[in-house]
Amino acid sequence: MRVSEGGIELDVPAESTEGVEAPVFYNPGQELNRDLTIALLRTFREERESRARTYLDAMTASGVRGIRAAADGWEATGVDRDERAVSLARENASRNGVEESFSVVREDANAFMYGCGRDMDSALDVIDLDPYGTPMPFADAAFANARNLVCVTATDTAPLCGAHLQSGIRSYSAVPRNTEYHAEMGVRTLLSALARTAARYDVGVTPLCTYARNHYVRTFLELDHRASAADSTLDALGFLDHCEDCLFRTATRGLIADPVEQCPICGGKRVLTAGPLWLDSYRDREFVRSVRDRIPESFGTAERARDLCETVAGELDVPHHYDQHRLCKEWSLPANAMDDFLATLRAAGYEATPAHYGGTTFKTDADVSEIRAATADALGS
Ligand SMILES: C[S@@+](CC[C@H](N)C(=O)[O-])C[C@H]1O[C@@H](n2cnc3c(N)ncnc32)[C@H](O)[C@@H]1O
Repeated sequence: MRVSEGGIELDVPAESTEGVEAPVFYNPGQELNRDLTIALLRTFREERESRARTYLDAMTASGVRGIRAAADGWEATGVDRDERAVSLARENASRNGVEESFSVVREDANAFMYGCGRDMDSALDVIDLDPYGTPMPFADAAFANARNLVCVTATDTAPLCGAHLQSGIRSYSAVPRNTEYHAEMGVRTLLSALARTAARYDVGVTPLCTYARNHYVRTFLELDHRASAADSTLDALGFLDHCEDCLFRTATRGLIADPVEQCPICGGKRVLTAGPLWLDSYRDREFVRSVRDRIPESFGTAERARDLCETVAGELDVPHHYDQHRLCKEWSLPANAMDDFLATLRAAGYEATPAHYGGTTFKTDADVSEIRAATADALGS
């Protein structure tokens, strides 16, 4: 079956659009992820590191990411351990006339990354990890061998957000907790684990852009190869305490947990502690706006991708969010329009912005009792 996206044409298995397992993976639903990646790579090279030229699509499948990167001026390599994927990726490279700038290798991704890392002539400026499920089995090799940027997709959202607790603990060496801000819990669990992995190689990370959508988390981490940068990165870690009774939550920096035993708002004892989590910002506001400005109209997801960038860039830097409907249910009050709800909070002197996790999600510097006091009249109590 022939598909086109981002100006390239690909042959992909027909099963890809039929919701059944295909011999080679291609998910049309990830086009937004790939559109954003191409715009972000462009922005990175133009604004952050003009010397960046090589891009490793470490799990290439149909070759779609590597081919799109090659068509956009990168010296790209696609790796896959599956023979059928390698053949298809090569055919797709020829179809798009990028065989010179996109080579495809059949190898285990970790073996390939360590092989390149030992050969300074073929250093990897950008490494993109897009495996099935957790990316953690590939994170060490990526941080040990990437020069400028590591891009990561994680699709194991149930372990990441604490819904599958033991699996989350095993994969991420952290304790995620199942809250109503589950996608953000996943974002902060993933970033924490990646930052701690990078630190083992004396590499500090700065998240340039991170978002959660459609059952996956995506992040782009700029690297700083200094032990002091790794130390500073670890300062971003800490713990979140969350009251299951009144939905109060609070964040504490540091690598040693000091769990809150009793909720300071309602006195409840059902307080969950999650961590270590990434508590700093998960994006560079101005960088994300630059990415938005580089999404061409021709990209299939241009409008959605720009909207996502706008919301992610505009979010308040608070390490959790609220869901207006969840709060209203808790308070047995009817929900009003989000714009009005946020305006009421702002009028009461708090900061409040929409969050990208869903139409009823928002971030604010007010705590849960302050949100209730500020909005109760407007909600009709
Ligand atoms: C989710 S797909 C990649 C999708 C692709 N990046 C895209 O955007 O369409 C995962 C791919 O990783 C490959 N893979 C899984 N484990 C691998 C490993 N250890 N080394 C190399 N490739 C691997 C699989 O064969 C599969 O083709």
